[in-house]
Amino acid sequence: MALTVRDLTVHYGSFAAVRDAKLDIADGEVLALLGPSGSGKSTLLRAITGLEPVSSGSVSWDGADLAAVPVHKREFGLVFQDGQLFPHRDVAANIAFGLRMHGVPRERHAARVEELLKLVGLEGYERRRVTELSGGQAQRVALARALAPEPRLLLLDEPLSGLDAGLREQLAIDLADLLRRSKITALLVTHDQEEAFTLADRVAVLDAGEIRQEGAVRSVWNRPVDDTVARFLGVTTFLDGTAVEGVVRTELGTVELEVDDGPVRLGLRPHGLKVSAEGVPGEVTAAVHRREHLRLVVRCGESTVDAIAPAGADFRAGDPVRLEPDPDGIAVVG
Ligand SMILES: Nc1ncnc2c1ncn2[C@@H]1O[C@H](COP(=O)(O)OP(=O)(O)OP(=O)(O)O)[C@@H](O)[C@H]1O
Repeated sequence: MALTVRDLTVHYGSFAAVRDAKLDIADGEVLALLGPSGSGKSTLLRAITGLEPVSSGSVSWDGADLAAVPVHKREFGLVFQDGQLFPHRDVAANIAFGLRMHGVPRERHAARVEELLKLVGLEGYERRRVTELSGGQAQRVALARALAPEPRLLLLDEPLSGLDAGLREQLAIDLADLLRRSKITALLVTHDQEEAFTLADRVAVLDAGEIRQEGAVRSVWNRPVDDTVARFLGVTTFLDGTAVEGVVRTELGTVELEVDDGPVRLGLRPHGLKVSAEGVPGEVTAAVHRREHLRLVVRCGESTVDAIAPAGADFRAGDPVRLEPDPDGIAVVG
């Protein structure tokens, strides 16, 4: 295991911002720390870098305890939300800064800077002033600077959250590609599920200072351990049902899922219920147009549920509607 975190607790005064955290990151793996605002993600990342003193527990690399190793000797690269570039230096000087700090001879700087700019898609930007870069370009430079000394672990704290939505999506895809190509071991902090799922192999979900669940991206997405984690992962409706030979019966219809026979708790994301002529009847209470579909709130008997209809559909409050479960939007909780 490359990075191992055990029983890590961090206090601010008497308040435990992180409690008994346990994490493992294998060589070449990307782990996302996912959690709501204030859940302790940045604190845990800072404790791993050595920037935040720990109250108890350990951080090790390849089995060697890092407690006595200062921040700049951990060979970790850091990228923060706002990049924190040096404004009075050009792009090349910003990237070369990391090389100087690690004693790379000056004559090798230009070639390495060129190689890194190519890697982050900014060829030819060497002499550009960093104050003349867009937000996305500045984050690419920050990434190149962090990668310059070939860190053994790259730590990214909300690297895309300062960018607007479209750019953010594109940069997430580019970054995922870059991380895979360079086979770097990385820890990413984000509160954005999409970003975690685009970038990471595994996720750890943090809530109120505790890691609630950790595992492969898909398994956490499909099998959240409890309602809190499920809600954080986009589940809006919970539905209890009974499974018999892979078919789950609920009051909103039946759905095929790979589960053991017996009682089962389903967590439905909005697209877990869709409009269908054969479905369970209900009444639309609200309809909101989204880019790819029409989002509905529907009263079905005693429950109010979220559902979706195709983008071209025309539903208004008061309209009758029929809904059917869609396994793609359904998680098994617990
Ligand atoms: N320097 C500090 N002194 C006291 N309390 C702090 C300090 N830094 C963070 N906290 C508190 O510790 C908790 C965890 O904060 P942290 O920044 O780690 O959360 P986060 O999950 O990264 O949140 P966000 O997504 O909003 O950045 C919060 O309740 C926060 O108010």
